[in-house]
Amino acid sequence: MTTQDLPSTAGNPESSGRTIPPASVARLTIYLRALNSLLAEGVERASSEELAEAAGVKSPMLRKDLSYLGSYGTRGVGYDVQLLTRTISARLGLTQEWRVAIIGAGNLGRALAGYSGFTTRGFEVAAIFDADPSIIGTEIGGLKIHNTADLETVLHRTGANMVVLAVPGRVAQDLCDKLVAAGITSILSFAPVVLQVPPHVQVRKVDMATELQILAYHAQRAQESELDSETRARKAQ
Ligand SMILES: NC(=O)c1ccc[n+]([C@@H]2O[C@H](COP(=O)([O-])OP(=O)(O)OC[C@H]3O[C@@H](n4cnc5c(N)ncnc54)[C@H](O)[C@@H]3O)[C@@H](O)[C@H]2O)c1
Repeated sequence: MTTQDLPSTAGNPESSGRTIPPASVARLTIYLRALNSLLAEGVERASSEELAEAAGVKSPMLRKDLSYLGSYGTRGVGYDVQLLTRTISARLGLTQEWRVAIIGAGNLGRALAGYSGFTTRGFEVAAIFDADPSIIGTEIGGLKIHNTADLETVLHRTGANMVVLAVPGRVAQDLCDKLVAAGITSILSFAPVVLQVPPHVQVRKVDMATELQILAYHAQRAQESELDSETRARKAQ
């Protein structure tokens, strides 16, 4: 193997406590997915090049990202796939139990409640809420839909410590305030609004429309440069 892995800082408590930049945290989740695939294939060791390729990044970037964890690779030998999987999982907080409450049992909330990928990655859907009397008390995937009027009580009873907001934008801030008051500090919001929260609360916003707009920009740039090169080719004839 031609791997050039990390400088040896293994077990260094300082490096394990370093704050990891958000972009690197996002990539660690991708490495974890790649590592899980390697584990499933029975691969025990992987070079940084192999791992970078599986994750779709360049190997210097992968090595830099992994350096925030300390060192788990050995020059010429590569990474112990199992150890690196455990280390990334631990650093991402995935070795503790996360219990997710979904608020909004509409199209999106129902789809998320039935998504098996949550459980396999350590996130258990613990409760579902809605405000519509016609669906409160009915079940999705074995979970009863609770009334948001009982939000705080049910959150505490079910031990939910993370919330997915799948409600219309107009009610999202009010619900968010109630969640903060109930002690929730991690919120994933699909609502198309900017949520105001105190500094100790983390909000991640998922916005597919924005992602599509970014894709549209890149697609348009690609079309423009194709047109440019066609024009240049015609002029050169
Ligand atoms: N970010 C994305 O990529 C993305 C994609 C799809 C939808 N969305 C957004 O997600 C949200 C849900 O979309 P949907 O298609 O599931 O809508 P939907 O209308 O099917 O479902 C919304 C649900 O929220 C419930 N609700 C309304 N007020 C409530 C309150 N105060 N407390 C609890 N529940 C309440 C409604 O009764 C309904 O069941 C919307 O804000 C939508 O814009 C985002």
